[in-house]
Amino acid sequence: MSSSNFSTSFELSSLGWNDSLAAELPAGLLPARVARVDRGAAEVLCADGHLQVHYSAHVRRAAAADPVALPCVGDWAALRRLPEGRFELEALLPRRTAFVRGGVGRVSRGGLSGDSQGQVLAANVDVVFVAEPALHSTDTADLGRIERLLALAWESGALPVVLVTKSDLVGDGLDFLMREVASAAPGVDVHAVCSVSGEGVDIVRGHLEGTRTAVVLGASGAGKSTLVNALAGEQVMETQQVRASDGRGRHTTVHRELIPLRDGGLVIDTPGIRRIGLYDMGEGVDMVFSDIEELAERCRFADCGHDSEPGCAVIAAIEDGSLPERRLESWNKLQREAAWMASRSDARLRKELQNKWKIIHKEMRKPGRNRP
Ligand SMILES: Nc1nc2c(ncn2[C@@H]2O[C@H](COP(=O)(O)OP(=O)(O)OP(=O)(O)O)[C@@H](O)[C@H]2O)c(=O)[nH]1
Ligand SMILES: [Zn+2]
Repeated sequence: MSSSNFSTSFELSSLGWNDSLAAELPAGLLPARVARVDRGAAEVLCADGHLQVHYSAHVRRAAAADPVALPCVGDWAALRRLPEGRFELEALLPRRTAFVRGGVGRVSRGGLSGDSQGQVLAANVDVVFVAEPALHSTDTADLGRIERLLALAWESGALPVVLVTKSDLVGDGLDFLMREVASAAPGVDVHAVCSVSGEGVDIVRGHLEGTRTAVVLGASGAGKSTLVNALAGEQVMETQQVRASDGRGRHTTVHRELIPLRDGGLVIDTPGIRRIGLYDMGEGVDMVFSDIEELAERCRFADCGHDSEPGCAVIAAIEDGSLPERRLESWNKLQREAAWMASRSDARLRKELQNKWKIIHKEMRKPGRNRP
């Protein structure tokens, strides 16, 4: 398969290219942003347009040793122009942030720590919009779900912003609801948006200023696609209504997961990120509950379990009404879940490695192999 050119060129700066990235680019190579990956190949956006490129032997070797080295949507790549005019993805530039499933998600000292064996779902995300509907069926916004998604967002290294979507569905109760949501998201911006009327959409767009890259996390039906369309000012995503009415035929554009917005900024919408919910929250949980962490420092005992210990500042805050009891319950729950996930993903990775070796050994025992 040869590199094919799907469209006209892209202004690199509109894709988020800047001086600090330029300083990382190996000499003689061309920068490109990964818009989508397929097995062994990627679709990239660059000054030469929208290209399909294969991975160099160097990239393939690195990825075989650690899947974290596989290109993913949002990555900045360095392309080599081959003599016949095609391009090859020669290297990845260091990631600033990463959503990693199963493994170490932290970005440490200018890049992902090399000891991880996780799968990177998206890279170089600056902003994570946590979308939670003001009203879904008969319930108002689910604070526990917001806290869980915030933990995932913090863990990626990107900056979370909570969006209470479908704000038109609650009337006078909105102010109260917004205060409740804010109490579940200390240190995080919380905005109400209505993608139908457009209210609040400009504030959301403001978070993308300077060609920042965002992802939208949220349950099915939270209004993610509708919001992305409102941000784009055009129909770039299929929403549930479109799917229900006629569904087919509307999506004639090339399927792309990195969506440059007309007014600047980019949104990443990948099936991988859409399906998450069960990936590592790690230290992200501590970030979500910074209010409790702060209180805990004032507990009499350093190993206070905030249960029935004397001199517990957390219990005291619940009793004087400054900390909702729900927060402590939610914290306990997410901590247990994060610990369970960590143990589970290690077990899964061990099994994966075992399977890999089984296949290699079987391959080696095949008759005729390595024989003349
Ligand atoms: N009233 C109201 N309805 C909205 C708003 N935003 C989205 N909706 C509706 O909510 C439904 C779900 O919206 P989608 O954008 O498809 O939700 P999604 O989060 O992308 O859902 P998945 O693709 O399943 O993950 C659709 O019927 C939308 O029309 C809003 O601001 N107000
Ligand atoms: Zn305590």
